[in-house]
Parts: sequence; structure tokens; C-alpha cells
Amino acid sequence: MTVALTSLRHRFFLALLGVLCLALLALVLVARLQIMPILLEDEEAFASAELDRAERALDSELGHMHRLVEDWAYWDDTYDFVHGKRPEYVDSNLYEDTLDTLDLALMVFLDGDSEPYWIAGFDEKGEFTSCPGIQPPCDWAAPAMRHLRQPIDNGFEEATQTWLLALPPLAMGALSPIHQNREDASSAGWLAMVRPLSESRIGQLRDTTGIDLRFDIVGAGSLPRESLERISPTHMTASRHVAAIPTSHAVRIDALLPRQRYQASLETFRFALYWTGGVLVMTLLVVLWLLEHMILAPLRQFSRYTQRLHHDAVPPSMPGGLLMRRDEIGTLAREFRNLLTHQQQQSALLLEMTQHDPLTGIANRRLFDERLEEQLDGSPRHRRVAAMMIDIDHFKLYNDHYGHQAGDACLMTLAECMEEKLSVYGFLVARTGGEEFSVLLPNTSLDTAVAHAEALLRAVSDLGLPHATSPTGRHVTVSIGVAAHVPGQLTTPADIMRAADQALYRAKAGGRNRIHAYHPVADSVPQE
Ligand SMILES: Nc1nc2c(ncn2[C@@H]2O[C@H](COP(=O)(O)OP(=O)(O)OP(=O)(O)O)[C@@H](O)[C@H]2O)c(=O)[nH]1
Repeated sequence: MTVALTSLRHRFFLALLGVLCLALLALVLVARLQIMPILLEDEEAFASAELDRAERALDSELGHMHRLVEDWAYWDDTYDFVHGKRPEYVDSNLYEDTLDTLDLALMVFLDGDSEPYWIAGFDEKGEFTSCPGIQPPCDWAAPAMRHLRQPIDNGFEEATQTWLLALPPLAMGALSPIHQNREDASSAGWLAMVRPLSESRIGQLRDTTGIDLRFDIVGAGSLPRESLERISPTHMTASRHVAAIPTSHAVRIDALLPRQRYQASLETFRFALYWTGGVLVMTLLVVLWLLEHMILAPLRQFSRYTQRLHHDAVPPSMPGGLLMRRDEIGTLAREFRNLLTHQQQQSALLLEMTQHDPLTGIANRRLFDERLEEQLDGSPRHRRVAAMMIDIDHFKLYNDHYGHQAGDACLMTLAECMEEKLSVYGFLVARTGGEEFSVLLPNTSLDTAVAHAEALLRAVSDLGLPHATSPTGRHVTVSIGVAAHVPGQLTTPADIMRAADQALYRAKAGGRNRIHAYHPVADSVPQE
């Protein structure tokens, strides 16, 4: 977890993953709250339209019944028959084959008083019976008769009507007034027909509509009037109640419908969802790749460089790839390099200031002491180091006579002279006091050091710097004390410098403008 939070790569990854999840969540929510309801609504509209088609097909069946009953009711022979004029009508028309051919279960002729005049039909066992009125063996028709004449009893207008008969078995009923011809105003009676809604007829309806239909008798009050049940991802059942006789009942149409539209829409939507998800994942990967190559990898390179800068003894140079970049990281690298160069220059300047004398520019006491310490650091057997201490003679008088500024110039001239004479040998010349100089002579014996001191004394004399008030001579002179490392006696930097100081004192005391070399036997170094 800590790694995940401290690494930019992981943080970017987590952030982009979060964005991806949010986007997918948004897609799913849009699907659930916006698209799915539209698909379901569309499915309901489709189911309703299919039920309309089924109902129209049923109406068409009732239409056939309507025409059939009217054809018979407006037939002269039927008119005469219900007036008792054609007794042969029964034998010539109302036999078993006629009803079979017309696919009728029952034909009822009512006379002018709306009383059963003749009944022909198939009973519950399928036996054909034909009788003058409701009497054995035609009394089975009594319930149907009751329902068929109900509209007449209710003052029904004299017109042809058809219904669904919600009497088990389910059937279609038609009722028409009997007229001599179509212009005849008063009816001579009624003709009712019943056609069963048999399995074969329902099969025809299925073939015509292409819908898997079922019909059932239900109570008229059963709700809802229209409903939709999604029974599987591929199928649904749409139901609708249609009016029937008796009015206490209704016929429910059940249509088993495929859900291809819904499935197809769902497939399309899923396809779009997967693609969108895929594109989002690809975008995430591309963004991560770009981040890695454009930002994170250069940043890591930069970070490694700054770590090496901190740890390596020799500062490494900035990777060229970073400096060459033209983007913000390139600018950052170049600015960092400039800053580093500036800082290194400042450090060098600071070091220079802490190790050199500001007036003469030569080393100061700090640097001199460090170098002397270093020289005496190695194995005692191989130590060979000498030191000089140089002091200008009567410099106070010089200052008093020529002024302090001239005194400074004199100090600079002498420092330059010493550098010129001694640094070529690798000796370190330092200003270690006001008008006092020290020279460190590594790998030099006392005798050699004395020889160099003599040469220096001559060189100062050769400068010929006038010193009008000097009791020593007419020119500026110096006194030099020389000392060298002596194993067991002069071993530390303090020992050597004290000895050199002692020797300088002797040189001054001996009349100035001279050298005195410290010999442990002849000179004594006061021990602290
Ligand atoms: N112009 C100048 N004078 C300095 C500087 N530092 C020290 N002095 C002077 O050097 C003089 C040293 O005088 P003293 O210590 O009395 O010694 P001296 O006059 O040289 O006499 P001896 O050393 O005994 O020969 C003092 O007058 C200091 O003011 C400096 O940076 N510039």
C-alpha cells in the first residue's frame, strides 16, 4: 500500500482505474435506468400490437359467423320455415352433414314470440339431435339457449350480433333476426348459431397470425385486463381479456411471444458496452504507457542522477537524453544543470575565500595548516618536510613612513616574489600574519630549505623596494626562520612551526635581513 501511494506510476494507475470504474458504472447505470426501461416499454408495445392482431383475427372469425347467420336468416325458405310453411326444411337442410360442413355445434330457430321453434346440434357426447323446441333429446341445448336469447330478452335491437360464448367449451355465437328479404322491416323470428372454438380452429388462428395463441374462460372481474409476463429471457406471455357472453365471464387470450427484439437490442447494447469497456481499457493502457515513457521514466532517470550526485565522489554529468528534451522535463534538467553549475562555482569561490588571503591572493593560515598536517600524516619514516617563517623587517616604520596603502602594496609585491621563487618547486607560500609569511616545503631537508631561503633573501633584496627609515638598510628586507621535521623531536605541525618561529626570532635578534636554521641541539624549543 505504501509503495502504491509513493509511486507516481501506481498512483496514476489507481486514479485511471478509478476513472475507468466510474465510467463503466455510469454506462451500467445508463443502461439500467435509461435504456432498459425503453427496451421493456418497446417490448410491451410489441406485445400489445400482437394481441391486437390476435383480436383482429378473432373478430374476423366472428365476421364469418356474422355473414353465415345472416345468409341463413335472410333466406326465404328459413322465413317460411319459422312460419310453419316448409316442414321439409328440416330434412333438406338441418341434418348432421350441414352442421359439420358449417362447423356449427348448434342451430336454433326462434319463432315470432322468440320461443324455440327448432333446434339442431351436437350434444355433449357429439351425437347429432334435431327437435322442435327444448325437449328430449335436445334438452342439452337449454343452457346455451338461455344465453343466446338473453339479448332478445333484454330488448336487443333487431340486428345481427356475434359474441364469444364463455360456456365450456369455448365457442362463438351469432344471432340474427329472420326476414323474408333484406328490405323486410319486421322479423319473423331469430336464428342463432354456435360454432365451437375448437383446437383445429385455434390452430388456424395460430397459422394466420403466426402467434402461439391460447384461449381460456375467466371471470369478468379478474384483473388486470391486459398483462405481460416475461417467462424466460427468450419468451414472454401477453394476455388480454375480451368481452364474452355471459357477461359474468370473459375470454382471456394468451399469446406466447418471442423476445427477439428485446434480445437483439440487448445484444446490440452489450456489444456497445463491451466495445466501450474495451476502448476505455485500451485508453487506460495507452495513457499509462504514455505517462511511463513521457514522464515517469525521465523522472526516474532524473532522480537517479540526483542520487548519484549526492553519493558519488566525482559528480556525474547530467544524462544527455534529459538535456536534449524539448519539453518541460528538458527545461527542468537544463535549469537544474545551470543551478548546479552556479552552486559549484559559488562553492569554489567560497573555498577560495576560506583558503586564501584576500590582499595578496596567496594561501592563508588555514590552508597552510591543513597542508602541513597532511604532510605529517604519512609514515613517520618517510616524513621529510621543512618550513620557513618570513617576517618583514621594520615594517611598522615602513607603514609609518610610506602609509598603510603603500604597506599593502609592499606586502603584495613580496608575496608575488615569494610565489614566483618557491611555488615552481611545489612549495606552498602563505600569508600567516600581518607582515608574516610561511612556506611549506614538502620532501625537503633542512639544508635544501636553507638554500631556498637564501635564494629568497636575495630575490627580496633584488626587488630593491626602498625603505628609507629602515635601520637595517635602504631597501626592504626580510628575516627568515627555517625548521625541518626531526624524527622524535620535531614531529607535529606545532613543533615545526614553533621551531621556525624560534629560528625567526634568532634571525631578528641576529640583526635582521638574514636566515636562521633551527638546530635542535644549538637552539632550544620551549616546551609547553
Ligand atoms: N600596511 C599594512 N600593514 C600591516 C598589515 N598587517 C600588519 N601591518 C603592520 O605591520 C607592522 C608590524 O610591526 P611590528 O610587529 O612592530 O614589527 P616591525 O615594525 O616589522 O619590526 P620587526 O618585526 O621587529 O622588524 C605593524 O605596524 C602593523 O600595523 C597590513 O595588512 N597592511
